[in-house]
Amino acid sequence: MDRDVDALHVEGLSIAYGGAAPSVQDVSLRVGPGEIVGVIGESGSGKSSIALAMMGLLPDSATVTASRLDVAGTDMQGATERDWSGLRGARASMVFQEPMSALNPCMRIGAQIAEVLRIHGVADKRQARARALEILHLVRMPDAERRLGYYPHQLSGGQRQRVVIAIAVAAGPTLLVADEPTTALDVTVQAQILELLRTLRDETGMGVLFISHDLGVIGQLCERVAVMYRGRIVETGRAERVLADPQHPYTRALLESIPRPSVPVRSPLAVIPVDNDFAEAPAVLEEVR
Ligand SMILES: Nc1ncnc2c1ncn2[C@@H]1O[C@H](COP(=O)(O)OP(=O)(O)OP(=O)(O)O)[C@@H](O)[C@H]1O
Repeated sequence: MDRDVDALHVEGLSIAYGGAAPSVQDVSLRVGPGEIVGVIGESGSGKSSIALAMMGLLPDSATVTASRLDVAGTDMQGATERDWSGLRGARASMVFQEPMSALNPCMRIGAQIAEVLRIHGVADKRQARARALEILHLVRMPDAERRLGYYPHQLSGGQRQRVVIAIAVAAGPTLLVADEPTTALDVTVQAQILELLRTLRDETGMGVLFISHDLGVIGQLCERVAVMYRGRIVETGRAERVLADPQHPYTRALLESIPRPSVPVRSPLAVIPVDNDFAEAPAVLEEVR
């Protein structure tokens, strides 16, 4: 991984599908090395389109224009599918919302991680199992050695997302794009996965572009945030500042739409250790309440 280059630097990004009006317009975003930047906005505001464009995964019907498109330190303007596939999974990788659909249901998870390691030349066949185990430890998989032999359906939702994250970080990417990675998980597990992403960022120095519709989640994880509304960034700044003192009416409306608890609640991140196993979840929840 290259820690000196920006994980992401795009300027003037616009995306239009099939000749329709642009779904994303004039978006500029920078993710420095080791930085976690959030993109927030309601459904249809263009967040996933940006995430997919950063991976070269938009359909052929999409037209992408930008005055700058540097992904993991590489200029991807005019990149071919071959260029993108050389980047994906190696220097830039992505985690989606639904872990089950990202995994092969018929393959043990150790073999899935080992396959990625071999494809990206990180480990040969002989080393792959040991390295897969190291990566499962890196993502704080409880009882990792045993779980190497599990199929995805034998894991909980949070454990599956840990495997997906393991596969995404296996080759040491400069950029990780996470598109609603915790939305499908319950709140306790969600906090554990957020903490894991932060720990991995600290340990590896990768930059993270974190997409969410949930301002609470963005506030817990991100250093900076860009607020999207109808395809445009309407506000951007340090997450603390944007949450405490929103300038744009849409950001204010987003903040007001967060349900306020009737009793003070401490951030779950403050009380849930990252390697917390699921047996402890009810006790931890009690503490959060
Ligand atoms: N493959 C596609 N073909 C045509 N239009 C698309 C396609 N993908 C997205 N769009 C349109 O682009 C706009 C932005 O969609 P996008 O999925 O990027 O938003 P989003 O903020 O990620 O929403 P969500 O949170 O619901 O995923 C929407 O109007 C959507 O209909």
